[in-house]
Amino acid sequence: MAQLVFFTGTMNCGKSTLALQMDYNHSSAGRHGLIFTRDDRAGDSVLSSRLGLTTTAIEVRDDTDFWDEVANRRTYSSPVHYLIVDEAQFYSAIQIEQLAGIVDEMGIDVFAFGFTTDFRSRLFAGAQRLIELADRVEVLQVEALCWCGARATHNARTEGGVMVTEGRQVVIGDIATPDDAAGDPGLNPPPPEVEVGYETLCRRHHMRRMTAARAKELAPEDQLLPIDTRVRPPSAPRWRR
Ligand SMILES: Nc1ncnc2c1ncn2[C@@H]1O[C@H](COP(=O)(O)OP(=O)(O)O)[C@@H](O)[C@H]1O
Ligand SMILES: Cc1cn([C@H]2C[C@H](O)[C@@H](COP(=O)(O)O)O2)c(=O)[nH]c1=O
Repeated sequence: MAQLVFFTGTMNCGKSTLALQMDYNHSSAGRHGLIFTRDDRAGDSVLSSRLGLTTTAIEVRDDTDFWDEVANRRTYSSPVHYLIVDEAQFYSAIQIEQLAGIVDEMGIDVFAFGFTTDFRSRLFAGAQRLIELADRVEVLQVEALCWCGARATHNARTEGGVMVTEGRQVVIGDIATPDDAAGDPGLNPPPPEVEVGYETLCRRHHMRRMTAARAKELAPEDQLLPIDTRVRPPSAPRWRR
């Protein structure tokens, strides 16, 4: 039986990488697939992973009708056994319903990849409909981390390095690197196009608007080991001798 599966996790947890791997495995087994994405950071009609792999894809737009896209190709070019659909959070609820229809009426597997909530921790329309309709929702095993070391469950947006909770729902951008977060504007000025950045946080730090840079500002000494580890404290367990 064909299935609609939603693979999800925060930004930077490997969704696009898994999308490319799934396509590779299915096409290696002789199955024919179509790859769709929307607003990938690498540009139009590309599905890219931060591991460096990319592939061409069909760009999804507001007026894309998945039923027509698949039916036309199936009729005029080649069979279609599966769809890979990346950045699925950006699709409309109607487009997700079309995907469910393709699974049920055409018997085609649909593997959807995307995150659930935006920078305000509100559900994207596409993600909401996927959660409502998918046969299976799978949370990716690779954990993106918060700066505190906890599993990251939320995506934060920063503007000029400061976390924001208002603005357009969709603004293309990337995860800030630790160097960006360290933010020495004299030595390491951010290029102007990195004005908007993203950071994955645990819920506690997302709710407190505590990004890595903010935490460092508030407690710079916490970045260093607080004790001299060469001296064993009297309370240290015996195995640390
Ligand atoms: N240089 C690297 N070495 C090893 N793994 C990397 C490297 N760069 C990125 N990654 C892995 O790629 C993941 C991001 O993959 P990607 O598919 O782009 O994420 P997503 O689509 O979920 O935003 C990171 O969580 C990390 O595991
Ligand atoms: C949280 C959030 C993210 N985005 C954008 C930022 C990136 O361009 C993409 C996600 O890319 P990834 O490869 O899947 O990590 O989404 C956004 O527009 N709005 C948001 O709230």
